[in-house]
Amino acid sequence: MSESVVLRAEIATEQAHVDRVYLRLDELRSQAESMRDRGYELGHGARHEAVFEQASMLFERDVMVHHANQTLQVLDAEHEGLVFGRLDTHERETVYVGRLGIRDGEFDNLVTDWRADAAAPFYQATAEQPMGVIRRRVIQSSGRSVTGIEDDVLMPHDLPEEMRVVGDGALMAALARARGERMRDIVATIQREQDEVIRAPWRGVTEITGGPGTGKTAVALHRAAYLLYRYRKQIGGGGVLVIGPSEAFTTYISRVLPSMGETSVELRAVGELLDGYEATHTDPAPVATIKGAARMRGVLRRAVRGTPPGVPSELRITYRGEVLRLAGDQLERVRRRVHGRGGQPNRCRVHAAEALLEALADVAQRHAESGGPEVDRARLVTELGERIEFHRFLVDWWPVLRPEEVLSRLGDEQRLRTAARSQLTPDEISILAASFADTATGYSVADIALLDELRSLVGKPRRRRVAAEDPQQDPQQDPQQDPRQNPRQARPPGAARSSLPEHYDEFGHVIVDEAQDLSPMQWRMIGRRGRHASWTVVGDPVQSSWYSAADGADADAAEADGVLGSPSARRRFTLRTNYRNSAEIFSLAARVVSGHAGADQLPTAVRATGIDPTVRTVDTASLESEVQQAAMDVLARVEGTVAVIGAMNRVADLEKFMSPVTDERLTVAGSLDCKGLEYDAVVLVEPGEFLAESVAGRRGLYVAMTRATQRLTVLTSDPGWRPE
Ligand SMILES: Nc1ncnc2c1ncn2[C@@H]1O[C@H](COP(=O)(O)OP(=O)(O)OP(=O)(O)O)[C@@H](O)[C@H]1O
Repeated sequence: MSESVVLRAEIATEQAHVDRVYLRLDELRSQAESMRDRGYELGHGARHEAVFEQASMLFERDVMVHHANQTLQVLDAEHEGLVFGRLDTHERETVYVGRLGIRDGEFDNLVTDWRADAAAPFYQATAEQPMGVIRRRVIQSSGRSVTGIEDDVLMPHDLPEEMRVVGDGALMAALARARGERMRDIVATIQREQDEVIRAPWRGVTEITGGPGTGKTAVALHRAAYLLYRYRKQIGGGGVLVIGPSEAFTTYISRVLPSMGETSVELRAVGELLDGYEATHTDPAPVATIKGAARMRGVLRRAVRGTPPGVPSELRITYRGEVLRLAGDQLERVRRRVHGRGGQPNRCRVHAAEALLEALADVAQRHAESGGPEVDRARLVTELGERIEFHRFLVDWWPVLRPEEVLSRLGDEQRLRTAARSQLTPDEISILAASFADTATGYSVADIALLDELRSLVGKPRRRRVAAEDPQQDPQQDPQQDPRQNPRQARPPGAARSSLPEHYDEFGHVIVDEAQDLSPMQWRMIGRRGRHASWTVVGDPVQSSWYSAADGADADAAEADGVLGSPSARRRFTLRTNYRNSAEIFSLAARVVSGHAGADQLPTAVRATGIDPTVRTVDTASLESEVQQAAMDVLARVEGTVAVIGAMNRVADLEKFMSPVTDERLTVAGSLDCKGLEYDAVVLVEPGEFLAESVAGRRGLYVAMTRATQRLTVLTSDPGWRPE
């Protein structure tokens, strides 16, 4: 029989099984729909029953409807490639593997869920350790139609004569496929070393390192789906939070989990972790470095304790004919005393009131000692404490602190200097003050971590009390979430988002991607989201644009350790195969960081295409037309996506250059924006500017080059960047 006849016959066999599965899926869906309808009918019927029966019928309705809806949600998920694998075992058994577990009417397995133990050999069996699997088959589909088959034979000597083998490797076929706007799941081709990480126990901290394209992100997302399948109860109601470097990245990965039927995972960019505030840009490297440093913690703590601008500088109150007065310096002493007791200022207005009243009692006492009327301290405190004028003063003198106000006040260099003490150099103070004073550009990604730190430092006002005390305060509105008070805010609180747990600390499992780029202040923010969580932390120090972490600064590592606990207690995995880049592209990229990375930190690219990267020296004057030309050229050569990437301060130029090209597959990105993403072709503009961009510029260049799956074109006016 010819190869194509065998292939057609095998496809027909698999199609017959896939048809059975979809038929059963449709049956299960209509069963769930009629269960939901019966639930609603029960609810209607309950109206005519006595109260007790009514309650129990309504309860039964809720259970039925809830259960039916849950089932429907799973069955209705995107089921492209519902059945994607088949194992033929030594015991002559056939196991189909898919995105869902489905049984027929007799409770026999039609498909085994990929996360079940019975499916593990699909990922773990090798020729050395076949785990009883003779043939592993990957079934490719489009909608409900089987389109292709790729087989691996693991026990060739046991292959029965009638068992056919077709294809030359599902993995290579998957890797060579054109890339689209969104990442795809890899359930059908997860490799053994990846499977081990996906199925690692849920407790504690799991660290995944590995070079570009080793599947760290893919593995982390499949791990989320696996953990929710195996340990949903243990993970608890808080669920799973996935944190990525940018909104472009979270959008890029957003399809992976839903395509595995998992819709409950919260995906957030690191600049989107604080509801009510949204980052609109990234700071230049020197500014981001200062804002992210652990030293900022002390600076912010002192900023919160500083005297807010515009507070009254004197308290005068008449008590039994005597004028009691607290002057500015006395008031400041009282303020320091209240802060000295610790606690969040927005929760300590009561302490501030007590301390003020005690100070007034001291004044009255001194009057008495110099011939004034005798005082009963307790009575004075009670009586003054009930006076409306005292409360008005208190509200003005101890105002509710809003994170954004405290931060923008640091735009005043003098105030920042006071808060910084010796923790920032004069240069750093000028750089930071200028950045905080610039309210026109909105918040940067680094600002969000500072705002979150401030949020936890100032505390949430006690609502009812505040409403009574503070006439300006809208009792329905959390001041930290009030858009009217937050001129830089880009999105109304919570809009177009599922909500994070209210106290931000209830997630059961937190997955952090591109962790090598997190600053100490960002680690603190992230730590507050997973106080009781287990963790999966994904990163590659060689791709770090946060220079301190990769350069081994101990003070900075301490913040990550504070969140994750001792490094020795973490479960570590290293992935070593680069599935993204062609071997030719990775070979050039690896040379960029050679001497800056350990040999064991660079992965091996498995796919050779025979297409070397193009490196072209161009004139600065003709850069615009060269970039356009190069982009048009690769757009014509690849089926999928193309990115034109430059240093961050080159992006505006590149956007202008590319504005005449309207192809939807084209993106312009900066060195920091392309983290974690991938494109079929990359046009990399002026690599020398990456190197000049920051101390981590070389690593930024390595990241940009390793975004390309098939073609890389480098345009440079200065060949000095080129590695040996
Ligand atoms: N087992 C696999 N089967 C098919 N494709 C895979 C497999 N593993 C990884 N890939 C593909 O390789 C590409 C790179 O994966 P991913 O983005 O997860 O790598 P990464 O290690 O996070 O990369 P980086 O550190 O550069 O961001 C993706 O397109 C992914 O789908």
